[in-house]
Amino acid sequence: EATTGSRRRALQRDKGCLPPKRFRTTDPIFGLDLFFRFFRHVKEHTLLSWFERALSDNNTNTISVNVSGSPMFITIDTENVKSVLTSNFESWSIGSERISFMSSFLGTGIFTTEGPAWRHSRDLLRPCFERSQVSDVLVMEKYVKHFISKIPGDGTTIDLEPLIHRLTMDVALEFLFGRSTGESDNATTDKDREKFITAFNYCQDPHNAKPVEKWGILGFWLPDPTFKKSVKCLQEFVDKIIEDEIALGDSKPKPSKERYVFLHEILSQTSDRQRIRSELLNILIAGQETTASLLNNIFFELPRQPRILENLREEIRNHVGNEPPSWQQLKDMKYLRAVINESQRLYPIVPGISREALHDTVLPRGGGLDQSSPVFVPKGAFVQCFCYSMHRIPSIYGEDAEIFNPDRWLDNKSSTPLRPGWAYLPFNGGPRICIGQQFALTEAGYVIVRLLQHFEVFESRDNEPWREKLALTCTSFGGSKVGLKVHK
Ligand code: HEM
Repeated sequence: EATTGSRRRALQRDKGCLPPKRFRTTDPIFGLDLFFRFFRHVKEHTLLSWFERALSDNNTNTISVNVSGSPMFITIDTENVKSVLTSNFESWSIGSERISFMSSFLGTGIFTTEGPAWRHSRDLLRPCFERSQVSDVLVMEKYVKHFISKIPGDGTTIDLEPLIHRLTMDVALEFLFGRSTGESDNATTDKDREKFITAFNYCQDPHNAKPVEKWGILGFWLPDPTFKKSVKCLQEFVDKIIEDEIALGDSKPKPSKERYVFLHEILSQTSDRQRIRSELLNILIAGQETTASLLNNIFFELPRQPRILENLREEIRNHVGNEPPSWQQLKDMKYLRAVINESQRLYPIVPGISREALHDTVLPRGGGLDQSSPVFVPKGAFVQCFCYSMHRIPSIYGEDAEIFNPDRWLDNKSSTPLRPGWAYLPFNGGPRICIGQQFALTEAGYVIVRLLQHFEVFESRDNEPWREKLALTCTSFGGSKVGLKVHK
């Protein structure tokens, strides 16, 4: 019977594995110094650029880091990323840490399961995102109008971020649960929705949890009553929606067009309340938090870029004038799409996709001095596919990769079109690719167009550079502080 050690050596020999470059730590065994540096960068909102430097300073696309005695790999090599996320998908888990952390407030749903349970959740959700559903953009108009009505039109400085959260929450509630907010929704009040957003913000960011704020690193191991209260608030919010839906039963007016509503579908499939609650929480978070983070980044950047803003306005004038855009018109607006792409390139909402090896396996590249040999990955080790750096590779995006320039996405005859393939991964790739991608892009486009149609002046009121606010998603730490005017 071969020992683990001998089996590992045989695997490495057979595949020709060599070690990648190592991130140097002063404590060679546990890498404790790394832990403290990590914590400092979290606090300073500079974690992403620190990781990026770890790769660039070592002139490598794959690096191994010693985390409490076991190796973790950070890679921006597209062959490795493709292998982890698709061709060798079965060898990787979304990770025990992610499962236990996210389950602690979202329960068991599409984000926290694998294998048959995950497939089942995905199958149940898929019909929500068919073209006929996603193309129904007018569903959004009422909520976008409300969003715009809350913005002062006289140039007063405002941070759009909280309003954006409310907007994406309302849209997600209507789209996924068929809950038209306002007079016809008895289940959740404005206040409930605000409380839900606050509670979720607390849960998703353990680095800012009260005990950590007070006690530093030690706080991770202390009880946190605010966390418990916040989880209860999230659960009560969806429970109210479920109870209301059940109570309404058949007496509820049917929507004019037959739509696939996730809430109705899951209620017809199971009576397991725990499961319904968790699936709803998972998809509600997926549906509102991500698009809010994207819009926050775009509204941070756009007003700093007068030329880009003017190009976008021109495209809007040419395609839709002052009318609400249709789904097809949004698709035809290439510059709008380029702006969204460029925001997701420089400020990816999910800057790293982390996976844990289910058994001993290999990454196809990154080992040895020339980085061309496979890399051995022991069972339980983590790999971080680091989109933030991948999206800045000069050989793919050009020497101006650090600059916000939507033109790079436009096919024009004089230059080679940008086709980054696996080096551009805002929505992940492979079997767990984001299921809400089209919906998110449509919603973001619709909101941008409606905002620019309404306000003639759009100015930044913030001199700070973009800094990360990193939790489940990543967005501008400073929000989007702007001044808008209806007329010039
Ligand atoms: C700009 C907006 C969005 C971005 C950047 C984004 C990005 C992503 C990424 C990177 C993943 C993969 C995460 C991983 O496996 O580690 C993912 C998964 C997912 N996304 Fe999105 N997403 C966005 C919007 C949405 C929306 C609006 C919805 C639903 C309404 C949604 C639903 C989901 C779901 C259900 C999954 C899990 C898929 C699975 O594991 O099978 N996303 N998203």
